[in-house]
Amino acid sequence: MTAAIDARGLGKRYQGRWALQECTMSIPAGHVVGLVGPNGAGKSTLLNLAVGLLAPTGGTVRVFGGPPGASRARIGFVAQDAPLYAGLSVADHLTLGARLNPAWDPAYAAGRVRRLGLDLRRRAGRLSGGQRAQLALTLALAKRPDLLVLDEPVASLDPLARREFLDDLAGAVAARATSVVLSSHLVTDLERICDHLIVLGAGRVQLAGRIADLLATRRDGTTLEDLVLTTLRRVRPAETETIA
Ligand SMILES: Nc1ncnc2c1ncn2[C@@H]1O[C@H](COP(=O)(O)OP(=O)(O)OP(=O)(O)O)[C@@H](O)[C@H]1O
Repeated sequence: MTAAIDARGLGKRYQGRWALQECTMSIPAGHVVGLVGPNGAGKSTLLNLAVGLLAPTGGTVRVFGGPPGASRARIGFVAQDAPLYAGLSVADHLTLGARLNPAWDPAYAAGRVRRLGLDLRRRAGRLSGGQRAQLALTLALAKRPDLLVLDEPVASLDPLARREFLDDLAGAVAARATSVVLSSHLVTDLERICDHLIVLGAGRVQLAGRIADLLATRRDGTTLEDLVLTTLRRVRPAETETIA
């Protein structure tokens, strides 16, 4: 089966400094992949490369077998800062979503906004951080993409909203076999929804694979959090310093 994202020796350098190096990994279609790593590990860089918003300095990345730009209509991306048009209302964003996305699901978008209690007339610039994130996530989900790429989607959500969002995501995966890559520092959230894990540290892939397989190689009782922490502690101090 064609991978949702396939990276070979992928790297990105900013002003002479590598943010991501030698990243080789394959994200199988129809799975939910958690991306974890300390601040500055290269998670956003990897996600932006995967959706074609950044050009690699080295290596290649392919999405559903082609260049990321060719799959733009099939990708729902929510960047870390949940970018919206500050001067446009919630309703305007839904209208725009419907115009721009061929597979847009208007009933889902309207229903989710209603469920969240977002005022359709309110401008995005007047929403709280969590509400903005919810609107951006609604737009990405209503696009009915084949691949969802979410950069720290739950960071600004309250605990109940976080749980409901993860349930929505699980629903989308179950209903349409959507592939999902989401970065988060909240490993317990990832544990609820992800079946694959990628740990980035110091700009390199430190661990990647199916969570069940990764845990099977550890002693009984090892949690995903144990696995992540053990992996990150092994990242050489010299490399950790370069990301400080
Ligand atoms: N536009 C940029 N110009 C220069 N350096 C950058 C740029 N964007 C990111 N970097 C650097 O690249 C490295 C990786 O950054 P990135 O944002 O990918 O990390 P991250 O894992 O997403 O971090 P966080 O968890 O804090 O969001 C960091 O050292 C960062 O300072």
